[in-house]
Amino acid sequence: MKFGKNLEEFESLGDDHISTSANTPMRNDAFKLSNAEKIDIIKDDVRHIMETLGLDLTDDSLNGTPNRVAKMFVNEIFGGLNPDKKPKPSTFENKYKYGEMLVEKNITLYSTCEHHLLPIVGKAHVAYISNGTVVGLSKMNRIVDYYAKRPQVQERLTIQIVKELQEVLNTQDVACVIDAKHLCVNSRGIRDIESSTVTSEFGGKFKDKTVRREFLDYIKLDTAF
Ligand SMILES: Nc1nc2c(ncn2[C@@H]2O[C@H](COP(=O)(O)OP(=O)(O)OP(=O)(O)O)[C@@H](O)[C@H]2O)c(=O)[nH]1
Ligand SMILES: [Zn+2]
Repeated sequence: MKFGKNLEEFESLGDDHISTSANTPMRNDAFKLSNAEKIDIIKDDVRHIMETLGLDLTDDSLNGTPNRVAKMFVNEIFGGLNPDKKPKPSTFENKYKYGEMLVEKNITLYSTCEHHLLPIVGKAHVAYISNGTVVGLSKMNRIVDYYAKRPQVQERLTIQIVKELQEVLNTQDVACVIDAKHLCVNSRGIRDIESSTVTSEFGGKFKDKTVRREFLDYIKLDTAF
C-alpha cells in the first residue's frame, strides 16, 4: 500500500492538528501505517534506489543496507514526526522565586535538511524567564532533539522549539538560537566547509534589546561546534 502520489488530496496536519506555517507539513494519513509497515515499504524504496544506481545488493556489505536505512528513517532520524514521541516535560513550581533568565546552552543538535536529506549538525541555545513554572533542564535538550528528528529547515526548527517551550512554561518569554552546519552546503553543491547558519527566535521579554543582549552574552556565539 503506497501513499503520496497526489498530495493535494490531503490536508496539512500540524502538531496541534491546525495547519500553520510553523508546523511540519504532513498529511492527515501520516500515521495510518504502523512503523513496521513503513519500514517494509521504505526498505523496498531504498533497494530500488541502490539497484538503479547499479549496485549489487547480493554483496554482503550492501545486502542489509535497505533495511538499515528504513529503520534509521522511521525509528531514529525522522522519529520526531510522530507526536507520540514528544517528550513529556516535567514542570515544577518556581518556589524559590528565581526571577532571572535560565539558559540551557550548547545543546547538541543533529537534524536533517528537508531539501537534500543530508545532516544538519550544530548547537542550540535555549533560554526562558520563569512566569511561575520551571521545567526540568534535560527536557529542553529533549524538546530540541524531538523537533530535530524530522526533515527540517533550520528556521522552522528554531520556531518549533520556542513555541513548544512557550506552551510548556506558560510564558512568551522564551528564546532559541541555533548555529549549525548543513552538509548540503558543506559537503556538496557549493562545498563551503567553513560556513554555518545562525537562526534565532525571540519571544516576549527577549524582544527587548537588553534582555536579548544578556542571552547572547551568555552563549558567546563564535562557532558551530
Ligand atoms: N532557508 C533554508 N534553506 C536551506 C536550509 N537547508 C538547506 N537549504 C537550502 O535549500 C536550497 C535548495 O535550493 P535548490 O536550488 O533547489 O537546490 P540545489 O540545486 O541543490 O542548490 P545548491 O545547494 O545551491 O546546489 C539550497 O540553497 C540549500 O542551501 C534551511 O534550513 N533553510
Ligand atoms: Zn540541504
